[in-house]
Amino acid sequence: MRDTYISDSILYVGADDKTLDIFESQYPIPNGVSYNSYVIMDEKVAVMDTVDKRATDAWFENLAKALGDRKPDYLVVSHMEPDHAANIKNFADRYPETKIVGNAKTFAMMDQFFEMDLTDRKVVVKEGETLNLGAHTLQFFMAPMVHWPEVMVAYEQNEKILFSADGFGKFGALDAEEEWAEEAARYFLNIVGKYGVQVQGLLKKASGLDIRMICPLHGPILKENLGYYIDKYQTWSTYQPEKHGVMVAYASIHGNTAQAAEEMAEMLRANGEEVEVFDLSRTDVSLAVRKAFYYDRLVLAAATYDGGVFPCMEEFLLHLKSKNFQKRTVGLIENGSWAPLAGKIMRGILEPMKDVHVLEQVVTIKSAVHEDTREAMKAMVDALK
Ligand SMILES: Cc1cc2nc3c(=O)[nH]c(=O)nc-3n(C[C@H](O)[C@H](O)[C@H](O)COP(=O)(O)O)c2cc1C
Repeated sequence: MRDTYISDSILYVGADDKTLDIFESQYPIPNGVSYNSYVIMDEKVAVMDTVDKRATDAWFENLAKALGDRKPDYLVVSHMEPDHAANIKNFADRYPETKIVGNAKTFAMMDQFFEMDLTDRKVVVKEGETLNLGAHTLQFFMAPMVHWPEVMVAYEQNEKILFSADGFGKFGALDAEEEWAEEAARYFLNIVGKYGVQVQGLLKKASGLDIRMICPLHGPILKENLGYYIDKYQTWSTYQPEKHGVMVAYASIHGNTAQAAEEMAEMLRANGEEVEVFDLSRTDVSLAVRKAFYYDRLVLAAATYDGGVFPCMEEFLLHLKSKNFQKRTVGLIENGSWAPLAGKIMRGILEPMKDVHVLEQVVTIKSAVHEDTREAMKAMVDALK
């Protein structure tokens, strides 16, 4: 449901994008994405971030409507990622009186993206500093490497609103009828997930503020139950599982490894486990990553391929590695018709990960599932308990 009302003096001017297929050239977004931007109307007028170049016209139109006969005094730049910063130069050209607010790192990066002369137009802010707009005052908190080096969030002291940059963002246009947590998790774990420690630092700063509303740069404005969202961020940024259960993920060429994975899932279910099975050839890797973080245990089943592991499994594991995957138990099933190697290769990628416990026993299939395979899988079900 689209609900963009914030208050009479803080207005939403962002735009939905429902035609982009993959966000950041990587993540499918079946329900689109929103590029959020806000205007604070006071004695001084502040615009909070621009939008992606795909939404330039809609944004300028929304902005003009919100401003009426006023002109913006400030553009606050939370970070320089192009899905929010693409229009800084367009904005600066259109409103030549406006000052641009950022930190020292923001401006260093701005020079890399744009050729423009901001002499006398820069307002450089530091940790904890404020910008008074009249009744409203913005206070800035640095959030380095959440997930770019120059990221900062802004807390509006009067209405107690946190402008959280990409924090608390979600895939999906604003009218997408879907649960917040799933698409917010897929967004967070894939885009920000590597930087759990830095997110923890930001959450610590936020815990000292009385926050009534969160205005992120993607997805819905969060107005109620803020503890729920903050708890989710606490869980995700500390890499804690959300569910006692098993993700079974397989990479199979001709179906025998898939059969083993399905039988393994049935055995686990018969043992009272909650299980979800994913065919990695047909599951987007960003969803697979999200699910791997959701459960506390994984069973990975893969065919050997050209002396290696079937590519979709390797891709999945390398994604997990780059997202700082940790604190899970993993059982391995390998398949190969002459020299099964998939288990060794999967173990080699998984074992260096922090607190990832790979079961010593490996279920080895030589082409097709037989009784001995089932016996070995039964033993693995016990070991996974
Ligand atoms: C292109 C290709 C390359 C393969 N490379 C290997 C290999 O290096 N070592 C091996 O033991 N088996 C190899 N295999 C055989 C498969 O791993 C084996 O048949 C396995 O049972 C396939 O499981 P699946 O039915 O789940 O696809 C290869 C199969 C194909 C099609």
